[in-house]
Amino acid sequence: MTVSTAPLTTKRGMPVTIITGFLGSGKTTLLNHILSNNKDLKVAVLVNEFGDINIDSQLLVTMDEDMVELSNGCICCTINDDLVDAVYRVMERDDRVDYMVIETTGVADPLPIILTFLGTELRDLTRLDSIIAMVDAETFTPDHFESEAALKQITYADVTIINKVDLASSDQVKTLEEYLSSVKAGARILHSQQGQVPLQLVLDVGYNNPEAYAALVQEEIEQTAHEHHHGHGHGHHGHGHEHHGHEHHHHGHEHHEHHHHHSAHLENDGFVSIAFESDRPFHVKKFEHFLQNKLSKNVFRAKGILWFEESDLRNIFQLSGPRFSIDGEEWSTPPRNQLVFIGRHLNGDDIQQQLTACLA
Ligand SMILES: Nc1nc2c(ncn2[C@@H]2O[C@H](COP(=O)(O)OP(=O)(O)OP(=O)(O)O)[C@@H](O)[C@H]2O)c(=O)[nH]1
Repeated sequence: MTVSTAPLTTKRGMPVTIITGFLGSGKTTLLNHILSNNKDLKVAVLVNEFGDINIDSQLLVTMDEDMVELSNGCICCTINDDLVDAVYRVMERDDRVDYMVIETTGVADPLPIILTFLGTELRDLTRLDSIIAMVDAETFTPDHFESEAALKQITYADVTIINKVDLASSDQVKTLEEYLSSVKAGARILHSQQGQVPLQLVLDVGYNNPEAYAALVQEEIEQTAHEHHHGHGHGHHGHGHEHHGHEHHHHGHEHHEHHHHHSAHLENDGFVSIAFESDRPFHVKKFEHFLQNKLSKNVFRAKGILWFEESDLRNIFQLSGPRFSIDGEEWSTPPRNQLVFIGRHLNGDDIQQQLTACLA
């Protein structure tokens, strides 16, 4: 591929950090910590989210919206195309960018993402610095939520951060640490609360060892060559991808034609994401009642921006495992409701109906 634009040339070899970790483990929190403390480093972030609405990008502290790129692929499979495009968009910018941080979805297998960096044209443009896995000290157990993705995340991590240490006993943390070391010999483990780790321990550390993926990368290169040969390759200018329409249900088992390296059965590990949006406010009492009495126990994770008839505030809603919080701040956009619910065996119609019934 010929690359002629100046920014691409100057950004060649851009360091990239990938943040993985299960649903609600604290990836966005860590990203916000990075963005608040990056000092002179100009960091571009790339957010890949599981669901039809981008909540995460709206919860980032960065004032510089230009620095946020989104890729909404169906995680492990189609992410490859979207990811390459999004990286190109960052590289082609006129602004200075020193570093790229990618937040993956909580149900993503990091391997296809890693291989996209090591085994496609991105290999010549970027330098994969490290893969960070966030682990929730309170909820993570060795059955890793019966999620293969959760196991892969800790297996491929160059650095594992045991986050939310405030919610776990020191014994629990110790047991978790032993477990992590048993999965991955020589694992580098950090502890944190609210993702607060010294940035020099996680950025530009050079931990990723491409040699470890050599055989897989070779396969990826052969696959990519094969795709190019058959005309499915992607250049980086103005080619449209088919994005999913704005469906409310995002079924976890949708199957895509893909050649990339990942275990097909993994998909989303059975997790589905249900989105809800409305230009009408909720009735606060009705919403509370819904949360306490109606919400399916199968919802593992929920997040969103809430608009209550009774409040002038933009309420940030977070539910992760057993706990939830609602925190008010000022609106900077016209108010509206945006929510996602993630779990296994969720009935989207039920959730939609229950939420519609909460509208004022
Ligand atoms: N008590 C406590 N809560 C935390 C800590 N770190 C993050 N949280 C909370 O955990 C919830 C989930 O954090 P996020 O950073 O959104 O998690 P995530 O990994 O990006 O979640 P997904 O969007 O599901 O991928 C939020 O309510 C955070 O405020 C911590 O150290 N202690």
